[in-house]
Amino acid sequence: MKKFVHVVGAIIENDAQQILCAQRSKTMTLPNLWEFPGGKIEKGETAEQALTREIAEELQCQIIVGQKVEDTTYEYETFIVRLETYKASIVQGVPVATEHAELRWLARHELQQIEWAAADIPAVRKLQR
Ligand SMILES: Nc1nc2c([nH]c(=O)n2[C@H]2C[C@H](O)[C@@H](COP(=O)(O)OP(=O)(O)OP(=O)(O)O)O2)c(=O)[nH]1
Repeated sequence: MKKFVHVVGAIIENDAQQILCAQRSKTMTLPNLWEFPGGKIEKGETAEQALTREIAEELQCQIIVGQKVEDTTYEYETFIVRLETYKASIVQGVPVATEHAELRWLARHELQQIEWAAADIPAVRKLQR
């Protein structure tokens, strides 16, 4: 049976209405694909707690979590992911790529310029409507 992971991703928008996109490194699963920063929900955590923790670890900044945007389950070749995405705003710090290959701020109409992880496509489409 395929491994199942429950993941939260942050859709962080800045004052210029750009969204923070994060490129997975070449050594991670789904290498070089772009995603919303975040990660797996650990036992006993709410989605909001997991997202706040992951962003502090990965980007070294503090966020407040807002509205849910999308909830998608996608079956990759080797695992199944349930990705919940939430709007979020940075309340302290400037994002630093401690794990990602690159961070990029893109306007909504520019989001299709990069190659997203498949599970992210419904959320990306919603942002472009
Ligand atoms: N953080 C994040 N992960 C995503 C997104 N879309 C998507 O398919 N994923 C996948 C990639 C990972 O396999 C998993 C998230 O786990 P993680 O953030 O702990 O990633 P990881 O590389 O440290 O873990 P792993 O896959 O090596 O076990 O969900 C997304 O938008 N954000």
